[in-house]
Amino acid sequence: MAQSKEQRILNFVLQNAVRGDPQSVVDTIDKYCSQKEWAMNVGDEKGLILDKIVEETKPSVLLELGTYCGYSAVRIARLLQPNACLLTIEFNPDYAAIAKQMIEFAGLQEKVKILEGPSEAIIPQLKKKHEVDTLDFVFLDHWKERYKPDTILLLECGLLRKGSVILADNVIVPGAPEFIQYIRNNKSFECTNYLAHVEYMKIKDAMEKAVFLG
Ligand SMILES: Cc1ncnc2c1ncn2[C@@H]1O[C@H](/C=C/CNC(=O)c2cc(-c3ccc(F)cc3)cc(O)c2O)[C@@H](O)[C@H]1O
Ligand SMILES: [Mg+2]
Repeated sequence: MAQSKEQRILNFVLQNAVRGDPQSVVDTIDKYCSQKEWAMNVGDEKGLILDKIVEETKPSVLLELGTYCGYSAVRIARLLQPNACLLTIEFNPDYAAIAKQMIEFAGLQEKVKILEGPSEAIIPQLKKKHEVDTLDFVFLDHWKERYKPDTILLLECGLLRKGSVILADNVIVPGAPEFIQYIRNNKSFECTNYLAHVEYMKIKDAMEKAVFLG
């Protein structure tokens, strides 16, 4: 059975990164995906914007939608306080298996929990099944047309509190126009746009931060 691109990325990390060193895992994925095979990780340029917003938010309970190979889960979790926890939702079992190994190699399995399944099914379970009260930080990086419905679902499930931060990747390319229209016209959110480029490319992209005002 031919190896998938995602398996090749994981193998490159297992062979070239330093076990237990999240920064080396992040740098090794960026090296592979900028020099050998492009992949839809948030990447180094947008990753620095993600880092800054996570550091200034100082979150304890975080949610990511769209784990993929685990690049942003490792990137986020490497910055978290000891008792902080990142829940990350992924519905593709092959990607979830790769991300699990990526996160374990980075030594971050105590801080990251992969929840397998579609976001619309898992979000309503977060309070009762995963003991979440409210979320301090949400990173949207899954199918772009799901950004708006899943944000509304988070609100309906009472998972956002005054000051909760939502950060969305790719609001220019591939784009999330319905989400942007919704969030920028919703007075309960204060939005900020961060211009950057598509990971490993020269094409313009941006991230949008939306702070819930309660
Ligand atoms: C409802 C539901 N529930 C659970 N998991 C879900 C889910 N919906 C999707 N997933 C999961 O999340 C990831 C999907 C990510 C989608 N991301 C992108 O499409 C993407 C594309 C580009 C891109 C840019 C320029 C190009 F020319 C081509 C592509 C860049 C990016 O940064 C992207 O994020 C993937 O792991 C998928 O299984
Ligand atoms: Mg993305």
